[in-house]
Amino acid sequence: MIRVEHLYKSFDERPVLVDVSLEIRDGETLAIIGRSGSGKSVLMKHLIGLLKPDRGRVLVDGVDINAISYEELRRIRRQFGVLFQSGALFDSMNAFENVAFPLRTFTSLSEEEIRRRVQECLELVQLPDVGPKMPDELSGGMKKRVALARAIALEPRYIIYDEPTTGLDPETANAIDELIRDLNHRLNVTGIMVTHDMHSVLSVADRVAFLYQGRMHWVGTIEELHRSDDPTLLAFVKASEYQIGQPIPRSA
Ligand SMILES: Nc1ncnc2c1ncn2[C@@H]1O[C@H](COP(=O)(O)OP(=O)(O)OP(=O)(O)O)[C@@H](O)[C@H]1O
Repeated sequence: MIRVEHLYKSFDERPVLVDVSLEIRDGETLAIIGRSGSGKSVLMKHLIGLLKPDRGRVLVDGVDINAISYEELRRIRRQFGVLFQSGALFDSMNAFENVAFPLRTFTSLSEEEIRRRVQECLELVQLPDVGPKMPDELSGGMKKRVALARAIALEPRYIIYDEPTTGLDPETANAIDELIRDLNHRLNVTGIMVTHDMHSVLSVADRVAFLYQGRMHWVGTIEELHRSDDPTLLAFVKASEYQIGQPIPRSA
């Protein structure tokens, strides 16, 4: 479980996160939503210790990640798989080597064990045959899948999805949502998704955390979101071309 307690963060004296508290429960998929610049990425970076809070704490399984040594932080970070927004595959490595990279960096697995694990991960993302392909031979959706295979290679307990559907066509975005949902259940991981995409949120998340102007404005389940009459939340959701109770098809 991850607990964020009264987090404050400013850049150049400009407050970006103000008294943010949040609980991310084991096994759930939580979507962090909010307008551009509302602090979603800054909050996400605090979860893995890439940013330090000015005040407040981030507890991962009860451990305050800002009160431990770098070695201990590295051990905790190993429990996180991150799917970065850009996909961020290494262009000079084929798909197999991309997925093998964290295994080579963080484990002492033999070549045969690495081969088996990479194949397993590529099968989990439904791309069993792309190992030899270079990133520039893959479509946007396939790159996301390979990046996802790399994110799960070390069998993380937590997976962070940073804008997983941004830049994808609607059909591919739906396929990625479906894959994320499937993986979260099959691997029994805790998912944290940072997104503006309400379609993704509704099809993947169990709960939603809405950041507004750096504050945690609303947290609740999808069902509670459907029933909410919070005007600020509704305005955000409406601007996302989704009407409560009436999902409209994704448009390009
Ligand atoms: N390292 C940094 N130094 C200075 N300002 C920063 C830094 N990182 C983020 N900010 C500022 O913090 C604010 C929140 O940024 P953040 O990236 O968290 O927004 P976001 O909600 O993720 O937006 P988007 O949906 O556009 O990605 C922005 O105004 C941004 O310019």
